[in-house]
Amino acid sequence: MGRPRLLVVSMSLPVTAKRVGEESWSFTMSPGGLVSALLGLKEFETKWIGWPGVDVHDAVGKKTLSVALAEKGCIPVFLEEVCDQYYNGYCNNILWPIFHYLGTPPEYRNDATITYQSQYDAYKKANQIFFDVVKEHYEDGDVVWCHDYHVMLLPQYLKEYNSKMKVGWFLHTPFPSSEMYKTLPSRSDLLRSVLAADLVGFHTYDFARHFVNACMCILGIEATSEGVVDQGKVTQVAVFPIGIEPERFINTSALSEVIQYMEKFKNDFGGRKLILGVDRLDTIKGIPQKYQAFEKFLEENEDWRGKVMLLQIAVPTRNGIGEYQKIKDQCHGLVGRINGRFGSISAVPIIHLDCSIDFNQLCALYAITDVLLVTSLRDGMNLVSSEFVACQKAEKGVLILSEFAGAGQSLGAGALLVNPWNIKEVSTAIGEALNMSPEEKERKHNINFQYVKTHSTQQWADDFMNKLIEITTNAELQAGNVPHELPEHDVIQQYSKSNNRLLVLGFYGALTQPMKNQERRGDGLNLELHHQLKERLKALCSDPKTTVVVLSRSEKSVLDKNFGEYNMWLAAENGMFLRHTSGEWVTKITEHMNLEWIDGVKHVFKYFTERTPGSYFETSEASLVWNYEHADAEFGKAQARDILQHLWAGPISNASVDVVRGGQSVEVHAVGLTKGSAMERILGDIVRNKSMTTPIDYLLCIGCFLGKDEDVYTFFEPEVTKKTKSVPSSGGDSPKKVSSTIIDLKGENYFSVAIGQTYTKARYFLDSSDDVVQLIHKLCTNNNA
Ligand SMILES: O=P(O)(O)OC[C@H]1O[C@H](O[C@H]2O[C@H](CO)[C@@H](O)[C@H](O)[C@H]2O)[C@H](O)[C@@H](O)[C@@H]1O
Ligand SMILES: O=c1ccn([C@@H]2O[C@H](COP(=O)(O)OP(=O)(O)O)[C@@H](O)[C@H]2O)c(=O)[nH]1
Repeated sequence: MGRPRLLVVSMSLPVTAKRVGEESWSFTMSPGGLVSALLGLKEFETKWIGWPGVDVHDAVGKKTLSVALAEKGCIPVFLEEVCDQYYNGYCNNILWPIFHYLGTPPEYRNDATITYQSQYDAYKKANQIFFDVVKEHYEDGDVVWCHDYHVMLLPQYLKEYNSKMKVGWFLHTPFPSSEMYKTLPSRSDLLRSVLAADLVGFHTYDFARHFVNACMCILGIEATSEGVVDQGKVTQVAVFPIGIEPERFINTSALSEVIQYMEKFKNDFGGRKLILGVDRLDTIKGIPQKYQAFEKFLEENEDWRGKVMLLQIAVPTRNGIGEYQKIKDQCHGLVGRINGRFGSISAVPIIHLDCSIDFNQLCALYAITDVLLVTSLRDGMNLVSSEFVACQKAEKGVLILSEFAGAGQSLGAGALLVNPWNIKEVSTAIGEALNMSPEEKERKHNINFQYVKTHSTQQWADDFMNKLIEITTNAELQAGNVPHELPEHDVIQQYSKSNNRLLVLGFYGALTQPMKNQERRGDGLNLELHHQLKERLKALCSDPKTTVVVLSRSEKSVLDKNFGEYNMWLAAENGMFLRHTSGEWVTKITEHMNLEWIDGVKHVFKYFTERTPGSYFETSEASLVWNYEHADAEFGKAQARDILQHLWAGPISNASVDVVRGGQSVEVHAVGLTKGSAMERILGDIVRNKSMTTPIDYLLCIGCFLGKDEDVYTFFEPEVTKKTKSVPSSGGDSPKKVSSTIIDLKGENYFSVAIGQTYTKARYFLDSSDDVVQLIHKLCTNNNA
């Protein structure tokens, strides 16, 4: 199968257009890492959809520009009157500062003419315009890859239009901690829209974790190992650290023109050591902090004065925003002061250039640089550091890298990591870098060079695209598996025909009073058997051909109370304890299962229960659950978030546990405590105890289970059971092979049923426990008829 066509959608096109005549246009490359990165996408047939960097109001202009861009594989999005409020306003003055931990700029608090709402409206409108363009160019099978915070509403618009579209969203900036993100007024809309995508990607695990946390805290939805589940829809969240196109830099820095530049620059700099900075002149790049650190270094290292210089390429960006004007003035002021203090007639210590530079010159500078100084206060990745590493020549330079850049995680091992806010620390790092031995420089460089060479943009794009295609293909397969209405007739007929039936029943939601009628007991869920079930269950369990197991998260006493009188198996705490109602409880907790974390977790749950009216927690021997379904929803969510933070920081930081964030609950349990894994543990006991001589030839599994527990449905899938099943022997941990004849399911005699869920691994669904009651009734009566 060929690769799908790729529609890349980003705010800016890789080229910025300039009108040079009624019908003619010139183009320059747009600045910034996103453009550099995506230019490396060579393996895909790609169309790039974005803003051409210029407002065009006339039809002739739009047409001629579209034609000129088409030759470059680009499709323009004309934003016209919304552009300023959208790009300068909402994107770069609200989202950008919040995503980079700068918070909302003060003008939103002080100036009544700047309104958040009008800028958000422009953001919505602009996303709608992007959507219209994608819609116009989309062909079946295309992958739509949305980039960055400018198009957070686009995934939802696309999926609402065509749910089959393969949609990915990647964020090039940091995603902040939920504490910062939640200050954003439109926080929920944006999250929900992004979750419409099939795959959401970030540069680092921190950003991905923050995003998942924000979804849990703000939307109150469940996180699983795969990603985030919202109303049954799974959005995968994954980490894809971006790279550069190393060959482009390596090859360019070997060009004779570049070598000439290198000689020229060295000559110009008069033998002084070169510290280089290459950044857009952005508030987040920490350029003033860089200057202050360099000033401190010169202050404290008299010997180095006149022997070292700092060249800062400050690429102009976002000139329409006040904060960017201010930072420019601030930098100019600092440079003036420092040059005044430490300059001489022949040389100044800092050269600050408000311009972008030609690519060959950039590579030449990277190649002769002694120290690259990156002091970003926050940065999604920072490609400049990788580019520097790729261009380094004979005398290896040293990378000083902010720990707040995503690159810190990838290149930290070969860099001097610094906190850019700590001027003294950066100044010391400058000294360390300048005095570093050639061997140490070489060692550090080799580590980073190896990384940069093997983690290319192409690799990054391949990884993202492969994952997206895998997810969407699986989703298509899964789509054929959406649960059907239970074929009651078949369920009953197969039941009558069979000789050795196993019924695995959940308790909560499946055998309890229907949830809508449930009365609050104050201290927890009303785990009370459905009133109409009692007689029917008795009849069901008394049939010698039928084995009934209630497999529940509930503790032993709850199952004893509700089911003690029936002839059945009880598997409490998700199979940690098992008993036939005629016998004693047997523990399935193995000796090596460490449960020392329980008390600490209980302590945290108790604390929050006392402070969250309406919440409660349940403790059992290998799991605890804190539930806030009867508490104030917003407050409950906030408390759940705090609980998680406390737990991770303390009682479970080193424990072998799974944490499950349910819709309105937080559950902590020993690793592997799912209903599917429980079946592994208990099936052998049940089979042996009953001395079954004929294989189980009918299986009905009904539950209202958490996502993680749905593995019990797949456990019994006939495809699986065709093979020999491994069932633990009664006494120990070592699996004993049990003949495949123990379970003989062919497909028509296996029914997995989810209650009230249409996104499930079960084959069928029923609406409520009332339906379960009816079904059990029919099974008994038809069987006896
Ligand atoms: O187009 P501008 O508004 O001038 O901004 C330029 C780009 O800046 C941001 O780049 C980010 O992407 C880089 C590559 O992933 C990453 O290394 C860097 O840390 C980020 O800041 C922004 O996210 C892009 O949308 C802009 O185009
Ligand atoms: O005059 C210049 C100097 C540099 N760059 C490029 O701008 C990008 C900056 O990317 P980075 O990830 O470091 O930060 P961003 O600007 O995207 O926040 C790098 O690829 C640089 O090569 C540029 O476009 N023009």
